[in-house]
Amino acid sequence: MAPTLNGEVDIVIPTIRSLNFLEDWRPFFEPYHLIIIQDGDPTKEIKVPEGFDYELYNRNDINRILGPKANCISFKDGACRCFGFLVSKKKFIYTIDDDCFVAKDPSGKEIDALAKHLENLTKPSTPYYFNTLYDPYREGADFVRGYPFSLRAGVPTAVSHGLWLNIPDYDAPTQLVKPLDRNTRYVDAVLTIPKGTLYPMCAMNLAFNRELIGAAMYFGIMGDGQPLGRYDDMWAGWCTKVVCDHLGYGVKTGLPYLWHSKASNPFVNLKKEYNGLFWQEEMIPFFQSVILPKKCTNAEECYLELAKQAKEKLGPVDPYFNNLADAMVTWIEAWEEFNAPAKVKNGTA
Ligand SMILES: O=c1ccn([C@@H]2O[C@H](COP(=O)(O)OP(=O)(O)O[C@H]3OC[C@H](O)[C@H](O)[C@H]3O)[C@@H](O)[C@H]2O)c(=O)[nH]1
Ligand SMILES: [Mn+2]
Repeated sequence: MAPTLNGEVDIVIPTIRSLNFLEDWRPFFEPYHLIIIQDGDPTKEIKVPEGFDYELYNRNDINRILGPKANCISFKDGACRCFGFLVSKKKFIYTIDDDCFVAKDPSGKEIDALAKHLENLTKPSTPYYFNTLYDPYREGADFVRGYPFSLRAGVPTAVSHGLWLNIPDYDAPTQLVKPLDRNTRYVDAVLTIPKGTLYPMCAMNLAFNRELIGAAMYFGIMGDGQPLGRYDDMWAGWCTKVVCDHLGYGVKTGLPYLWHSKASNPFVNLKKEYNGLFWQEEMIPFFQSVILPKKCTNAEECYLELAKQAKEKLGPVDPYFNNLADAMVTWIEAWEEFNAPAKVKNGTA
């Protein structure tokens, strides 16, 4: 299928392993630009398969480019991927893990996950009233009887959350008790997550409209030197959903699927996510209670307000949240540095 929107998309890949998985995606990814974030030892050489158009950043690059602000980008955690969101100039971002491969649909056809995400992002969402026939904008479907016409235009879609066949995205305790679980169920549906409902966003197969919600898609300070890991995407998912609800944007989940091949070590994962397993019982009620003021009219303003409230409400849970809230502010400072409209000087931009 001819690539669409390929001038408006960056594919962001965090890697601490290898990029050989790109061979599997070549038919779908080759027309697009890749932003590769090399985590871990910057002296290690990561080979990018021939023929891909890419930029690659290691930790030395991040430190050089951001200076003191680099402390808001995680080290030794997939959360480092958000540096790619920061430096991109494109409208759409697709982020994928290096152990994810092309899946097949029930008919045996290879799934072009990126194309489906772009379709999700360029069609409206319906967060205010649930359509029981799922995605009403899909070929062969529509709004069902009783669906108000005043709501059928829908709202702009900011996030498209894809799923995974084979290794499911379980937390460590679940992975430990159910090591043989494999997701074999292909559900042929895309759902808008209703306004006011949070969800556990996984970054393995995720796309978003960077112009609408990029400033809130920050993956926090996780991994090396931090008391938390593997909650990078969860934090970003809760923040972006609250911001989307406030700004009137939609979040979709479901198709497309990809094939997740590698189960990370559950014991290592348990160490990383241990605090998150009980802090989430505080974090989620916090996000459920967040009210953003009307004066917040874009993702940056919403995000700074969220940082303020997170410090007030979650700081007492653990000092980590004070540091996280500060890092959220640093992220916005970096975001504005990279994304502020060109300063107009004596009449010229
Ligand atoms: O220190 C690290 C560890 C990993 N990466 C890169 O991040 C991607 C995810 O790594 P992995 O496949 O080992 O994680 P999973 O246990 O499968 O699940 C995660 O998937 C991503 C989510 O954001 C969340 O962290 C988990 O659900 C992969 O590309 C690694 O190379 C890294 O850069 N640094
Ligand atoms: Mn994985």
